[in-house]
Amino acid sequence: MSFEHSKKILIALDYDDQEVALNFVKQLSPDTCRLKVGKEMFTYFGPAFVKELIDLGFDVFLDLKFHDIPNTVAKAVTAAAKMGVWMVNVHASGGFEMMSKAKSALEQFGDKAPLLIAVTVLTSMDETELKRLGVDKSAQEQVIYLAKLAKEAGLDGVVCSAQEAKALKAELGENFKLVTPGIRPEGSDAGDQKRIMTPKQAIDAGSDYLVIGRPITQADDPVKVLSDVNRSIA
Ligand SMILES: O=C(O)c1cc(=O)[nH]c(=O)n1[C@@H]1O[C@H](COP(=O)(O)O)[C@@H](O)[C@H]1O
Repeated sequence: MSFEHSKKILIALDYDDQEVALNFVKQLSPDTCRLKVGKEMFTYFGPAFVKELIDLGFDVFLDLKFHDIPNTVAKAVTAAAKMGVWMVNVHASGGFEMMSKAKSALEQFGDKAPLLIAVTVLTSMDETELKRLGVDKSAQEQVIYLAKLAKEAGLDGVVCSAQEAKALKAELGENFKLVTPGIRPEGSDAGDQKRIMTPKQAIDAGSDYLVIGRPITQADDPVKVLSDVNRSIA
């Protein structure tokens, strides 16, 4: 299995117990995956937990989906960069000015700046939910619309569903990174995710990174599921 391929999996560490999370992480190698810390673990355990993962040698995606006034978000991504994370995200719906200010704030970190990624339409949303928010476009149209805005603002890529990956690569080019949650290996439970794909389908569609949480973390043998997923995309 190639090194590059195996680093495409970003495991969503959505645990409410730090010891359980660390026991799981200690069974993994930083050569086979990266780790994502989101709102639940960061709210419980904060920057100290993130630093512990970095000290264990893992690249960390800090998934706090910042959405606020431009000044506040620029300062928040600066704090993330100082923590040493590999990737951080904001909501594209926070607007062009918010995204471009956040990008500019990271310039001071040079090649140590984290990748800055914009969330487009959450993978838990479908068109019924978009209509409720007053959005009349299809999910794919809305994702492309927000992704173009993110690219214009200088961001490195977007979070989207793998279902939109092919159209986004065609529209925005190979270098614009696509981070896709809503990944469900064959036979696993969709849960609250609506726009889903299997790992292999997602890679074939053009996803650069696959975010996978519960199908791995809640499996009887998480390490085996991770290695099966890595094998399926190698
Ligand atoms: O930004 C994200 O990571 C994210 C965006 C999105 O549109 N959908 C989405 O599920 N996520 C995150 O990806 C992870 C998916 O976890 P599972 O559904 O358990 O695989 C969760 O931690 C979500 O917070």
